[in-house]
Amino acid sequence: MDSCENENHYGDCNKGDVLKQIEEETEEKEKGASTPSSSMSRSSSRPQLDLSRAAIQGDLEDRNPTILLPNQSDDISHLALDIGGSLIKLVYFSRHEELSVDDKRRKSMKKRFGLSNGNRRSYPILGGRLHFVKFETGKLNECLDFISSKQLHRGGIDSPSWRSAAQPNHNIVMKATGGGAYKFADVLKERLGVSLDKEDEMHCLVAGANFLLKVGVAVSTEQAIRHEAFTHMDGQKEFVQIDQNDLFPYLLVNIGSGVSIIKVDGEGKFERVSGTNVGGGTYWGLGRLLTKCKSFDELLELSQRGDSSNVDMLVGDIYGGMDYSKIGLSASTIASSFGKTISDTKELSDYRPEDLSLSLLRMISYNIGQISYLNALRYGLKKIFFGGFFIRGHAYTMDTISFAVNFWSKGQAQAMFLRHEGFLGALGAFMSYEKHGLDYLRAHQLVERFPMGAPYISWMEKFVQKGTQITAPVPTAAPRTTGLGGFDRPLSRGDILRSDASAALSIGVLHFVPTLEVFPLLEGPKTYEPNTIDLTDPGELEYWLTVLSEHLPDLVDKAVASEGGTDDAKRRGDAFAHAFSAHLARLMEEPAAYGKFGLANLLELREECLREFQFMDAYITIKQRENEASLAVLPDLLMELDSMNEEDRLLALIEGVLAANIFDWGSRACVDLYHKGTIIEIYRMSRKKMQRPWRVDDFDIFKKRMLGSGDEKPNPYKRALLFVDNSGADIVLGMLPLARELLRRGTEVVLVANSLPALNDITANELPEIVAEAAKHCDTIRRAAEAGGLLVDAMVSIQEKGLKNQSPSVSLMIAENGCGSPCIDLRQVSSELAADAKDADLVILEGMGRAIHTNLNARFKCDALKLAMVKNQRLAEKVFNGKIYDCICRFEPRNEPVASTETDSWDN
Ligand SMILES: Nc1ncnc2c1ncn2[C@@H]1O[C@H](COP(=O)(O)OP(=O)(O)O)[C@@H](O)[C@H]1O
Ligand SMILES: CC(C)(COP(=O)(O)O)[C@@H](O)C(=O)NCCC(=O)O
Ligand SMILES: [Mn+2]
Repeated sequence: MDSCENENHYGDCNKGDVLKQIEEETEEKEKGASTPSSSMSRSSSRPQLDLSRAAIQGDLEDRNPTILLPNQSDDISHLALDIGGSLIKLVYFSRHEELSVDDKRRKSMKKRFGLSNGNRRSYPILGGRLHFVKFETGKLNECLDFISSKQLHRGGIDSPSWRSAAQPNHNIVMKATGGGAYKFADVLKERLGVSLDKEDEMHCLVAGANFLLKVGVAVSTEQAIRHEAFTHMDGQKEFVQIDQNDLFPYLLVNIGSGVSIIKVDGEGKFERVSGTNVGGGTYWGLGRLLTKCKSFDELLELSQRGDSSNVDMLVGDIYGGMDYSKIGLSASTIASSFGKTISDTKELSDYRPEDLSLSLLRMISYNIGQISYLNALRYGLKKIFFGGFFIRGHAYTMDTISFAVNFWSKGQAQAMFLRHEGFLGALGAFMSYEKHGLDYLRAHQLVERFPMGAPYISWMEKFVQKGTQITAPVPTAAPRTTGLGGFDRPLSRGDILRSDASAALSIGVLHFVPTLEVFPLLEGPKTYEPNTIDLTDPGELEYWLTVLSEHLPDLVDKAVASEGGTDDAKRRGDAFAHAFSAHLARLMEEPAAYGKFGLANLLELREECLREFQFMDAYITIKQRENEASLAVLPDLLMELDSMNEEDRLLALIEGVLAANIFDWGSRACVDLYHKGTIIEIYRMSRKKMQRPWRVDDFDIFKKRMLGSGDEKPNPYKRALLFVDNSGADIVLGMLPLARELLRRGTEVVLVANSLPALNDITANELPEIVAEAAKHCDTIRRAAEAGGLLVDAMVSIQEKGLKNQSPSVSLMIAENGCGSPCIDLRQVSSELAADAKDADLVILEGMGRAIHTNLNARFKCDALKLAMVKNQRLAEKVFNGKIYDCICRFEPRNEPVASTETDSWDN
């Protein structure tokens, strides 16, 4: 990895690199201004550093040279604060300073193979990430250390801020809300040199809630980002779909130190209609005095082992054990919170801290629930959203509030909670930066990721951990429900309080990727569901979590080996294993922990987790080895294919794709196979076993569309998008020969590959080398690659040789798909792919991840061919009523019903 891409690039890069990068940034920026396709991400209203006339100042040998940006105004900040009575909440934006994948591809190609991606468009990724971090207000200094260590007040060292620490901080203005924005303004000025631009707290709360609810809405109806709002009753969390046209009015109840109750009628339209001074501060403060607890979490944890009937006076205590049924109160209803403590024979020390904590929690939660209900009633509102850190994702608290709302409203009003509960104000303050550019972003350009806070990466990450209080996020106990928060039901105690660590994990980092688009050929993106398997089925979830967990040791081996097996790599490997296991355990314990989560998300989470621990390409060695071995036999395969008639050849090609899809290092069964022979032996074996009819076998329909029947010769496809899968035989002996056939028939071909590595999948920047190698043995591929601008050197030599008169070839091109996962969510693809899709009339999806786990049910506006080998027994059974190594060839002509001919019995 280029050291400039490290967070700590001030220390790691020499100034030559820094300047070069600045030049590139500036160059990109200038280019961007004239490229219409990137106008979105280059919107002039987005905050951008003005790098023009950037110059290194001072000694050129200096490790951390000061860089002057004469044209940069001083008011860029990507941090907003909400300083409350108890907690400081930070929302900050970090820009990716890394080059776009496309740039990397161009560079690595130029460098390694003397190739160029020709005149392909460049889509610089100008996105970034939105981080959510909190500190205790009493530890303001820690928060200030964090801010200055990450240079957040100056735009952040993650983002391309090149101002040196030596530069004075005058004129830096930062958005802040909450009482602390007033109280601590001087401290911030003194310590960080920043002035606070104070934003109204209620306004911020509402802006934050509206933003989240709108993103959440877009998500549930059309996009893939996890849901925001959910209900919590009887221990069950359920994400709610909110109709964007039916969001307002709603009641927002923010339970911080105190409680604000706001009626929200629209964007910026709201009224604080009520509040109560009995809130989170009351619970924490009184609780601390009563129990001697040292932390909020400790207090909450105590409550779980409490029995409040030792403290509370129940209806039964007053009525001699009887219900007061006439007014609907059972004997176990709390008549008076803390009512039993009036006893003059008992001292505080005679009560169990557990009981006191629970009694206090119930008292406050019920009270807030009730006041909220009354306000909802007063204004005729049905929806009540609860925010604020008092809730702290705690199941029992939410159940109790929900019970109260439900009880008093007789089921008419609904209590809903927000995943970003305590960050509403800070988010709202962040939104109030006039030029944050987020208003241009659409929901499909947001991707939420759940990093663990990789502990070994840099000293800065440790600060992140401090901020989110992540220690060892490994859940300890098996799932249990929280019991009922009812007025009149006995408590079932003992639910697990998740460590703040794992609770913090519920809020991921929001990645803003302006280059993501909805795949234009997708039919009905609003109803599109990428995942085939429903992981909300507990059996499925458990199965797939177990599969991933069992695969882990092997993956760690590969990952460590890919980094040379050094001590550092081993350490990171261990850390990765811990982190990923913790993710799995967390999901096992609470399936909805990360919002709506499908198998595709799970597989992507694994790749993201690897990247978080700096394993950029765990299967690199395997991929290279398999590419070489396959390229060596490619000429023979092409010769064999060329000796066939066109019908046999088409069948052999499809068979070849299916057979070669066996090279999948993500499948346990396949990995076991690889120990039994060489790549070529396994490939031969796999081909030999190919017997039609396949499990899903639409080959004849596809053949008819390709070759016609009788005298009828169909028009060739204009452009085919081939979503390719694995490296090695899969791409070289499977998909490339198929691409060649299409090219021969006059169809333009775009090979669509991953932007980032995932398992042994081929990536877009690895493809040019493979195409170039194949071109050496095949004229069709060579000429098409030249036409597609993939082989610049070759083009020069042709011109030199005077071969210009040859008939023009259709193009072979490469596009990155915008993702780094073995699956693909077609709502979020690269703009490069979206642009290439415009003229395409055939989509070929290959592999289990892209054609089965995801997109098996996807419908397209053009013809689609889905090809895969099913390399998992359970999946084969469940989805296809078949068995492992069955093959799927599903052809779906555009706008026609699915025409699959599934065979009844495989064995005959
Ligand atoms: N780690 C924590 N430390 C202190 N209070 C916490 C913590 N986690 C949750 N809380 C609860 O959250 C409340 C603060 O919520 P918050 O929304 O941040 O409000 P404020 O803006 O008033 O600080 C506290 O009063 C307490 O009840
Ligand atoms: C991750 C995969 C989807 C990749 O398959 P591919 O797309 O390469 O065909 C697949 O390997 C998989 O589902 N593996 C887990 C199942 C198993 O080990 O049986
Ligand atoms: Mn794959």
